[in-house]
Amino acid sequence: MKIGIGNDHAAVTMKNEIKAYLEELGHEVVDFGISKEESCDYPVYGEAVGRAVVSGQVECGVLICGTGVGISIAANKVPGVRAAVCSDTTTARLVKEHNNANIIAFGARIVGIEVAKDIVKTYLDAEFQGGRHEKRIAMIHDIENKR
Ligand SMILES: O=C(CO)[C@H](O)[C@H](O)COP(=O)(O)O
Repeated sequence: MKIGIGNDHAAVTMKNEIKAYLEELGHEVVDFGISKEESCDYPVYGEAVGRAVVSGQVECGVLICGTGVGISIAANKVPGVRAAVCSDTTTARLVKEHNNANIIAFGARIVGIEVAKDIVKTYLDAEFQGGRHEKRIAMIHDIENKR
């Protein structure tokens, strides 16, 4: 798959490790994040990956900041994005199966690298279940159209 990755200064090391892991798994990774640990603003990177996913430049996204929360909130402001923060593999599986999340996020200050790798792998391996979940996702995107 072609995967977009983004991060702020809190997640440079984890981004590099996750990027290498994804490449080991055979994925192509487009890096929209920062490579230096100097302070920066996570909304920039959340938006960049969100737009890349929605435009089809990449098939899905991985976002990492200190908690995973701010960068996913930013991405979720891009219409069409469904970014989900995960700290465990059960959530990582369910956000694909039920929510068809197109971006997975986590916190470099919250989870360790092995858990982060498991989260990403679980998310990528899971499949959207469709069915009753289709309508609910359509309802979420209807909210965007009410703006
Ligand atoms: O987790 C984050 C957003 O949700 C950021 O990584 C965090 O807020 C950055 O904090 P600081 O500027 O103190 O390093």
